[in-house]
Amino acid sequence: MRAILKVRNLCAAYGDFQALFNVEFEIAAGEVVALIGANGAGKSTLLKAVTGLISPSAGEIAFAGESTSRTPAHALVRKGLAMVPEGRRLFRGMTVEDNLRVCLDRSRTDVEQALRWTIPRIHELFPVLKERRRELVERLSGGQQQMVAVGRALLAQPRLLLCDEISLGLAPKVVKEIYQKLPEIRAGGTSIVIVEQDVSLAKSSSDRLYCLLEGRVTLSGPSCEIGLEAISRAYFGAHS
Ligand SMILES: Nc1ncnc2c1ncn2[C@@H]1O[C@H](COP(=O)(O)OP(=O)(O)OP(=O)(O)O)[C@@H](O)[C@H]1O
Repeated sequence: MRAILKVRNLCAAYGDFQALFNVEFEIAAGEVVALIGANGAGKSTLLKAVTGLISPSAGEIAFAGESTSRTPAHALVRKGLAMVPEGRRLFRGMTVEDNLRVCLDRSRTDVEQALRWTIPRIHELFPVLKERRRELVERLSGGQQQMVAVGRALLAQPRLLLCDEISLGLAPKVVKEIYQKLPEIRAGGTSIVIVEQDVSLAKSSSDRLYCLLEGRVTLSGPSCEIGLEAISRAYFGAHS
């Protein structure tokens, strides 16, 4: 397996509080990996370390074959790491189209023309964004705003797309609509990490999954081989 991201022995802390303990995490090119775990398990901390928003206290992170443990976030975007952040963080007061364009000039330039994400390709992926392209982004429904957030991240031409709880607060129908697009996104070679509270959805949408509990990986493996009972033990701990 050719790993696009390799995390070895990662530890991270906020002051005296250790949030991650010797985390091992890996994703191959074109793979979809789910990261699950209860509130406070450390999922966002892992994403923050991978995206350069916090510095690990120990361990190694390698992205696209290079050590990136100390690489700042903006440099990682240019190397092909993009994030759909929790809560979307769109630019209010700007149109749907301008929210998408924001990412274009910070994107990778070394991508084959046929594989490049363009605004017309984002419109094909999420046609409603074409219909509503001139509207202020805050006038869109939560699900449509999430589509803008995904589209914006894709326009950075990521090798790896990190999606932090994209289903949060959205109706199941629109969540399904967004998740149905993952195969199309990975078909272009983009690997995808989904952080997801809905365990069944995480399982059915991914090739492999990792479960975190109190900062430690308690389970990992192919999603189709892992049963819900094993997930429950790893998610809540052996004493639940
Ligand atoms: N800025 C911070 N300062 C101090 N502690 C923090 C900070 N951010 C997170 N933590 C703590 O680190 C631990 C892991 O938090 P993290 O946000 O990574 O969990 P999570 O799995 O993403 O949870 P959630 O699903 O609620 O987002 C928690 O105990 C949390 O309280």
